[in-house]
Amino acid sequence: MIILIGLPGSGKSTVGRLLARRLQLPFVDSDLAIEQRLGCSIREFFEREGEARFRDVEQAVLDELTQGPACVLSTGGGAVLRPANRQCLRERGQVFYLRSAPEEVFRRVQHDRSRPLLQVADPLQKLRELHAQRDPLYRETAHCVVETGRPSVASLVNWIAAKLELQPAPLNPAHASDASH
Ligand SMILES: Nc1ncnc2c1ncn2[C@@H]1O[C@H](COP(=O)(O)OP(=O)(O)O)[C@@H](O)[C@H]1O
Ligand SMILES: O=C(O)C1=C[C@@H](OP(=O)(O)O)[C@@H](O)[C@H](O)C1
Repeated sequence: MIILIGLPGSGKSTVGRLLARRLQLPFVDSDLAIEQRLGCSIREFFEREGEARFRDVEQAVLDELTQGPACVLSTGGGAVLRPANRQCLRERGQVFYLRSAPEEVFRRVQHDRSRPLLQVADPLQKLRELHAQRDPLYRETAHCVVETGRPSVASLVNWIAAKLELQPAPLNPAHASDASH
């Protein structure tokens, strides 16, 4: 199981879809699986039921998906918030953290209205806060940190595929290694 984590807009679904095609594995987007379970959009559910209820559903879905058939799994940006999720992702998959500066992510998602946490007066400030809070959690969960600043999506896919070819077994479980391009 290949698992991608990172801030909203870090490229988890875009890179994940192409990586899955390259590796001839199914692609699974946990946000879509959650929406299927909810029967409505994540944004609607957030507004109606609040974040804590969303996190309960997210935890249950991640627990199931990570025990399912091998795939490339793209997670939601907040998947690392709960310790139980961090443990389950790290133990059950090879986890890549797509690291992006908040400013880059902001450029990519500023017109996207589907991300509930970013529908605030100052989304860039919100992304900076999310990055400060979550970067240590992403690093703790990941086996490998991938810098996504300059490279194209295609070169990120090539790079991850090459890394997996070199280390097909679980990547060094003790320490996340940094990769810079
Ligand atoms: N490395 C990259 N370079 C440039 N644009 C990117 C890159 N990765 C993702 N994008 C763009 O950023 C936007 C958000 O990517 P997405 O895959 O939806 O992120 P996530 O799944 O992590 O929320 C998309 O429009 C995507 O095409
Ligand atoms: O960062 C977050 O807490 C969230 C990110 C979203 O996923 P993306 O990272 O795919 O936007 C989605 O799971 C939900 O809106 C919460």
